[in-house]
Amino acid sequence: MTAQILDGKAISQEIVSEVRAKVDARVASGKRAPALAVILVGSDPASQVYVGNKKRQCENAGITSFAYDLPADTSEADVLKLVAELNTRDDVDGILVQLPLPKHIDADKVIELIDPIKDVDGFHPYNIGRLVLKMPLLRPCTPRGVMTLLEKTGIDLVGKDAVVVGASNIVGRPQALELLLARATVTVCHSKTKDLAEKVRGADVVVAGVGIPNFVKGEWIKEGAIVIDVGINRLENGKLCGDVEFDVAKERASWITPVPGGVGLMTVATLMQNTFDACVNRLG
Ligand SMILES: Nc1nc(=O)c2c([nH]1)NC[C@@H]1CN(c3ccc(C(=O)N[C@@H](CCC(=O)O)C(=O)O)cc3)C=[N+]21
Ligand SMILES: [Mg+2]
Repeated sequence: MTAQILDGKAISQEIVSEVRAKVDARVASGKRAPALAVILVGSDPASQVYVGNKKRQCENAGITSFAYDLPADTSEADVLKLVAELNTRDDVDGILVQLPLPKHIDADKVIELIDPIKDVDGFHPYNIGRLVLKMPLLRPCTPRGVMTLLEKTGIDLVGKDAVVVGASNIVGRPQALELLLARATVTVCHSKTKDLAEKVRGADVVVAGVGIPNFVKGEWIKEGAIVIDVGINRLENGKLCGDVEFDVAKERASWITPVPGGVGLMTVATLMQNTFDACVNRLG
């Protein structure tokens, strides 16, 4: 079987257009547009690309963006002070602190200071707790984006065996919770998992988010499985590749996400949805 492509480019554009229509209706009714504050500390090249994509999609969605580009040696205290100020500002609906932060800043401390109602990344323990308890408020963008990609493509997850490879706070764990919410049967694998190949071989749905190029071998993929690749790895030749051995996997899967053009674009589109939702949650 040769897989069909899960088209993150087309579906992310559709999502941003839907947000745009809602923003336009909101503004037409006399309310202000949603507003997102994006904090970037330092000049990591990958972070600059991602933040650039976020600002561009804000423009497409009609969302106001406030950029805080801070030098790499900004103190933790100054970042905390900025977050505290943005928490109190009525003209800011969403606060995003781009990760990774420089080592001298405790990211958990920064995330925990963000007002949960403005936590458009969905990383605050309050929002993760809501997701655990099946009553999500703001949901982490990458896992929510994966669910949207599947929904919009018409793929039903009820009763499917899903294997998540990677157990990070921003991808694997919340992805497992999202899949469980969609009533899949979920296995979360990590660096100490025994017989990873066997676990993946049994999966109807595989989500890979480990950050190692070609970590999931194509021959592990069950015939007809759905393969979601969250990895974005830059090779020495400058090309991007995912965590899944795409060329082999695509000959076995029924559906597969490309890198680039897959989940990464959905992450940014979902941030627009979350910012709109945060605005409505705060102001109606
Ligand atoms: N607080 C925080 N929230 C995040 O959501 C967050 C973060 N920190 N740190 C890093 C990861 C990664 N991430 C991506 C965003 C856009 C693309 C994206 O646009 N990808 C394009 C290509 C990008 C390129 O050309 O490099 C694609 O896959 O087609 C990918 C990955 C957001 N993240
Ligand atoms: Mg991608």
